[in-house]
Amino acid sequence: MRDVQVLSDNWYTLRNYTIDVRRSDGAWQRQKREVFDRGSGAGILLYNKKRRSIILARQLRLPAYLNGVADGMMLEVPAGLLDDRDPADAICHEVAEETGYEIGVPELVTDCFASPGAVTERLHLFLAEYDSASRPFQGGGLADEGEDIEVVEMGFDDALAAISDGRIRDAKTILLIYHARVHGVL
Ligand SMILES: Nc1nc2c(ncn2[C@@H]2O[C@H](COP(=O)(O)OP(=O)(O)O[C@H]3O[C@H](CO)[C@@H](O)[C@H](O)[C@@H]3O)[C@@H](O)[C@H]2O)c(=O)[nH]1
Ligand SMILES: [Mg+2]
Repeated sequence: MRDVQVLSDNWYTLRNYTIDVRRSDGAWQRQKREVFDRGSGAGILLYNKKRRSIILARQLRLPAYLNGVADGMMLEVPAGLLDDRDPADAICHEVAEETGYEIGVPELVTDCFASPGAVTERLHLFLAEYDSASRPFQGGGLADEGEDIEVVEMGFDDALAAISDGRIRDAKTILLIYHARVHGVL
């Protein structure tokens, strides 16, 4: 690492790094890379075996709107930033806040990088069963933080079709739905 410059430090942080990289042929090369640090996050597929259904959150996502989604609305698994919390604790909290459901101990599926060329975020992805009777909270997200989340219960076959026809376009959501399919969760 030769140098690091903060380009923007408002809600999250964008830095410009200057690094010396040893290439596969042994030669050194100086590179500059802009990296966006918004912490790490967690997401979860809530599923119900009996109903053969899952729970998704529909909300406005400005980056999706800016890059081709006409109304900017995205259907995603419940997710949130860790804000220094343990990933499993954080996701249980996000599930309650965004969907209103209370869940047991979530099962870790993977810990992956969603956009490793530009963003530091590690995504801790989980599965948990939900029960329609265990919904003690209202869900919908935090209005004073600008969240306005519609909770959507979707049949698993419809969710698979939604990946093919473009109604679901969020990578972590697609990963978790296919994981559930491959491992026969639903
Ligand atoms: N003022 C302000 N608020 C912001 C900004 N960026 C995000 N927020 C607010 O910060 C909160 C973040 O909510 P979370 O539920 O923690 O995160 P998320 O946006 O749902 O999910 C993110 O994390 C996932 C898991 O890591 C990501 O996969 C997903 O893409 C998303 O970025 C939201 O209330 C959002 O409105 C900003 O630039 N300015
Ligand atoms: Mg969220």
